[in-house]
Amino acid sequence: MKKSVAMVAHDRMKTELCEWVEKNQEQFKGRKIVATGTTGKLLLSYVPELDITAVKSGPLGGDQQLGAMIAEGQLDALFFFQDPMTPQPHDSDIKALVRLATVYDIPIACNPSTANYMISSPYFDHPEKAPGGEDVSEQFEDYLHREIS
Ligand SMILES: O=C(CO)COP(=O)(O)O
Repeated sequence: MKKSVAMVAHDRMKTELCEWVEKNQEQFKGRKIVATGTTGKLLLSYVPELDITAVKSGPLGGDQQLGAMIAEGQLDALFFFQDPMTPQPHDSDIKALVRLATVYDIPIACNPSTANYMISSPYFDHPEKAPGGEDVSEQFEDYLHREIS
């Protein structure tokens, strides 16, 4: 069962992400891709036949839009090609996005080699068969029922 994925790239990684998606486009056919604004627009110029929706640009709220979609169970994987050498003005938004992907136990690829592992996995086409990924709210029972004094 193919589902939806999020794609984001920092400026110095955008070309690398676009070339990677172009090279691996077969893996993304029939899948909905939701990307931050600038990444999404550039991706569309490389692979116009893919189903790509661009939300707002990352620093203008796009990372948070993707985070909200993850919290609502609308995205199954996050491909976020990061530039580790350049400070980002919206660092808190980036951390929030990666944190929510962690909370909701969706796979995250922050670099191309992890992205290659992810799309090579049999679970990429069948996330429902992957271990984990259940309703994570059970994991947070203690938190949800904590005592507030
Ligand atoms: O900054 C980003 C993610 O943190 C990416 O946003 P853009 O795709 O709009 O450049």
